[in-house]
Amino acid sequence: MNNTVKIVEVGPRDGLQNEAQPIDSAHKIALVNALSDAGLQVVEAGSFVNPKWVPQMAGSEAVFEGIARKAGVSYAALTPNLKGYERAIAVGASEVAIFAAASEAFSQKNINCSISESIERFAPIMDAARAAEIPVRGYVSCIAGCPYEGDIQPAKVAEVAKQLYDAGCYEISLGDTIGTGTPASIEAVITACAAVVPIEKLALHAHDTYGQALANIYRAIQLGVRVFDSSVAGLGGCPYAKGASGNVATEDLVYMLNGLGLDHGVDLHKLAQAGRDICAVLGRDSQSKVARALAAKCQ
Ligand SMILES: CC(C)(COP(=O)([O-])OP(=O)([O-])OC[C@H]1O[C@@H](n2cnc3c(N)ncnc32)[C@H](O)[C@@H]1OP(=O)([O-])[O-])[C@@H](O)C(=O)NCCC(=O)NCCSC(=O)C[C@@](C)(O)CC(=O)[O-]
Repeated sequence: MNNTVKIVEVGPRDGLQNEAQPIDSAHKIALVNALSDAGLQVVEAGSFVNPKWVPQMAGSEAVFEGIARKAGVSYAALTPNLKGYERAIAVGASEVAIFAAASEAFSQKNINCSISESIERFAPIMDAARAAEIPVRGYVSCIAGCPYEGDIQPAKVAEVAKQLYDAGCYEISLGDTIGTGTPASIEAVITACAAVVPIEKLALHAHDTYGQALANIYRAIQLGVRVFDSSVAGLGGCPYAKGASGNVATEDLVYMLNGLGLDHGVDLHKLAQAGRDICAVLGRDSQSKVARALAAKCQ
């Protein structure tokens, strides 16, 4: 059994993209730095989408230019098209992520095109990234339900996951965008995807809207998945999925992995401090139960 888990910290992107209030780049930079200091090896630091669609990510250039880069840490960026890719590479993104969906309606709302058009739109990114040796990660949204279409078949998720993998993505992150998945439905999705993409190339991106994220991750671990996306303090949501809450909190994920004896390289106390700091900036409570329990112990 592989005892090492890779955590992809998405708080500075997936977490902050949905905040109503403006957030200074300095606070975003401090967050990314605190997360890498806590031992996170992959930090999704921003997104190079149309700023009219997601204003909160408009300052991603300044974030990438301002961070103190740590050796061995990959600073990732979300890129919907070649323009976004070029913006990301110009400021030194270590890797990029393209994002498709298993739902036609969500694809239209999120990136203004059909699923098949999105795969075509990603081709120039894949070509440019291949030439520049930039790793590309692929997301599939709505793996366990869509806010517009409802149920999504695992076979549809697997079809899109395979298209992204065949296009050259080194890892496919399966996004339970609205958090409706349960261990049984997530198992069905992972089983379908693992039939067409090697399981070690699959990641789970679990939103915790229905309180199922840790249970779903635990089931995924049992099935052999070793890559999980999470967001410090459980920040976030998705601007195109009304009511979606944040990802599983990184603090809660780390605590569970500690209990399972799985290696991840993250210092829980430094991580919890990073979460407290960004929550103070945002003027909100942490969504992490572990962070709240640790804070209560210190009072
Ligand atoms: C994909 C587009 C760009 C298509 O948007 P569009 O309007 O169809 O694009 P377009 O190519 O027709 O261009 C329209 C204008 O946008 C500009 N433009 C075009 N591209 C860029 C760019 N990269 N950077 C800056 N500007 C850009 C372009 O230059 C032009 O400017 P104008 O001529 O009007 O002045 C748009 O729909 C978009 O930006 N969508 C992003 C939505 C988004 O960020 N959603 C949240 C992230 S996904 C997510 O959270 C889910 C995930 C990944 O976490 C997993 C999960 O939980 O499921």
